[in-house]
Amino acid sequence: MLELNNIYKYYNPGTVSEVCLFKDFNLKITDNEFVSVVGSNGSGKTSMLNIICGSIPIDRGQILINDADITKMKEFKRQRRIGRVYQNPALGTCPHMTVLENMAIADNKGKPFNLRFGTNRSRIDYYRDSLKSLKLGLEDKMNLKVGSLSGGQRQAMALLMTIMTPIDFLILDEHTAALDPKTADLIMEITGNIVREKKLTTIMVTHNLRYAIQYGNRLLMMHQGEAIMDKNAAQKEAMCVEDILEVFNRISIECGN
Ligand SMILES: Nc1ncnc2c1ncn2[C@@H]1O[C@H](COP(=O)(O)OP(=O)(O)OP(=O)(O)O)[C@@H](O)[C@H]1O
Repeated sequence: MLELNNIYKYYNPGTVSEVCLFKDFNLKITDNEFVSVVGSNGSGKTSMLNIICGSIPIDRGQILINDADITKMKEFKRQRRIGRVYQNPALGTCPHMTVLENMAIADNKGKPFNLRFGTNRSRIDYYRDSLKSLKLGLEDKMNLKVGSLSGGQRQAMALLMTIMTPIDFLILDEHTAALDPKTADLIMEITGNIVREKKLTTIMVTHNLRYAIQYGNRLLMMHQGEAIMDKNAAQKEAMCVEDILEVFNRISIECGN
C-alpha cells in the first residue's frame, strides 16, 4: 500500500511566483491496483509522481509504503522499489550500449559494482527469452546499440528493464505520448501484459483517454492539485471516453476557459 498523507507542496516559496500546488493532498493506492491518472495540463500529475519517486521534496506531509515512512528516503534508494518509465524513450535506456549490455545493467541494478563481466550464458538466454516476449524481434538485435532502435523498441526495452529486478510500484509517466498511434497501442498491450503477469501496483499518467478507460482498475482525475474524480473498477467499467470529456469540459467552464 502506498499512502500520501496530508501532502503540501509549494513551488518557488516566498517569492512572487509562489504556487501552492498540493494543499492537504491525500491518496491511498492498495496492492495490485492499476491506477490511470488523467487531468489537464498543470493539474499536478507529474508533480505527484515526482513526490512519490522522491524526485522533488514536499513541504509537509508523509509518504508511506506498507506503513514504512519513506518521506525522507532519497530518490536513488526509492528506485529499488519504484520503477519509472518516462515519456521520452531515451531516458530509460543507454543509447551507446548494446541491447545485451542494457539488459545486464538493469539485471544488476542495486548490486555492488565490480569489474567482472556481469552476465553469463544462462542470463543471456534469459534476456533473449524476455526480449522475445515483446514480439519486436529484439532477441535478434542483442549486439546492436540501443541508440539505433526505434522509439517504440526503446520504450519496450525501458519497460522490460524497469521490471527486471523486483519492484513494488510501476510508475508510467505518459510513457506512450512520444510514440505514433500504432506503436503506442503496442506498448500499451505490452504494459497490460507485464502488469497482469507480474501483478504490479501501477500508476499510469496519460492524456490518452481511451487508454485511461481501457487499462487499469481505478481512474483518477487531477485538477489544480486535487483528485476531483476517483472511480473504482466497477465504476470505471461503466464509463466511456465521453464521460471523462464531459468532466473536462465542466471544469474548464468552471475555470472560465
Ligand atoms: N519546478 C517547478 N517550478 C515551478 N512550478 C512548477 C514546477 N514544476 C511544476 N510546476 C507547476 O506546478 C503545476 C503542476 O505541474 P505538473 O507538471 O505537475 O502538472 P501536470 O499535470 O503533470 O501537467 P502536464 O499534463 O502538462 O504534464 C503547474 O502549474 C506548473 O507550472
